Amino acid sequence: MTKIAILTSGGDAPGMNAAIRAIVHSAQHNQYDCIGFFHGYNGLLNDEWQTLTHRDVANVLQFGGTILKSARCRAMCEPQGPKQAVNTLRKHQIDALIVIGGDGSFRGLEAIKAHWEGQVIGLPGTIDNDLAGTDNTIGFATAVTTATHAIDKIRDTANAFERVFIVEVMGRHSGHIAFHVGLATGAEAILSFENCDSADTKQQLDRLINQIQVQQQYNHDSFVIVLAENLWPGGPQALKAQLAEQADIESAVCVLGHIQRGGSPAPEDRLLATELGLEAVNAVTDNRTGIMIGKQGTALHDVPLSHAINAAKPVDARWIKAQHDVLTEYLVKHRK
Ligand SMILES: Nc1ncnc2c1ncn2[C@@H]1O[C@H](COP(=O)(O)OP(=O)(O)OP(=O)(O)O)[C@@H](O)[C@H]1O
Ligand SMILES: O=P(O)(O)OC[C@H]1O[C@](O)(CO)[C@@H](O)[C@@H]1O
Repeated sequence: MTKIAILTSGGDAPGMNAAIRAIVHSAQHNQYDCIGFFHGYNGLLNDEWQTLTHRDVANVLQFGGTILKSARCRAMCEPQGPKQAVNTLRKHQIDALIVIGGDGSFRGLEAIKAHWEGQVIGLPGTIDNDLAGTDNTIGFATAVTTATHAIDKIRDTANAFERVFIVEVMGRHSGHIAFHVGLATGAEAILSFENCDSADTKQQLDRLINQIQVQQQYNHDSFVIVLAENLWPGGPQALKAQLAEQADIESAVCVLGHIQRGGSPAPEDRLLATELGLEAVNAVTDNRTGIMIGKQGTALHDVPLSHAINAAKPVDARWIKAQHDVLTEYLVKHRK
């Protein structure tokens, strides 16, 4: 009988449970055995697992996190790690390994593939949306929704005090969350990798100061800066200090942090995770391997793991241009 193993790895993402559920249901429908390894790749290295049936995935799709737990497993990056993982897969006579995670997790999957005859299939599960070959990753929609609601709340108090707010959002080294959230909340400024050179922030700081001063002179309202994490040297506190030192501008800092990773998955993520999970089991049946299942437009398709990891996944250039040229036009036109 065909035997499938599942694990979740890297930063957890809302919708991972919905993906696990879909895989388990489809596996049982096809009369495949299914087991889950715990704590990312640690579960393979430590042989920590359980059988998964319908009962184990009842009432899980509405919850964030992952019932299989997740982890960042350093040992997988050592030469012995993938070989040890393969030993466990062989011991359990696994035919196909499905990993739900981000680009690092897929690197781990490629390393396993180099030593193993079984099928390896990835499902894009990360809030960062930084995998190529899929419009969205599982968890991204929820993270954007959560951060949007949080900034809407910040906006109320910012308006009341006519305050400048610097709100840091996640994304590791990609600006998908920053741009989606910045545009969805009507942020006066979005500072991200796509529109800001972190090696030379002076020009950006001058433009920002000018925008804030125009806003304060003509509008007397709040000014929200959405800042991508890992962008500004010294982080949001350094930016706050520079605004104060250079232009006497007071600001408040809010780091949204892991709030963006938790919570009940948005319907979009539940549906995406379900579709991708079902298709992953179809891929097992069809003997497809070395792939991530992606969705572009309405079509599901196979993306080579190397492409998903290495190809660029840029933020839509029209959005970056609109933010720069149109949506902040008022603030730029009144340049002193
Ligand atoms: N080059 C590699 N070789 C083998 N395994 C790797 C490699 N890179 C990462 N991994 C494994 O994948 C795990 C998850 O990777 P990482 O921490 O980069 O998160 P991710 O999957 O990219 O997800 P996210 O970006 O959402 O946190 C690592 O902890 C490690 O176990
Ligand atoms: O939870 P950790 O290990 O601090 O990782 C945080 C990172 O994980 C993510 O949430 C997902 O990759 C990133 O946005 C963030 O940079």
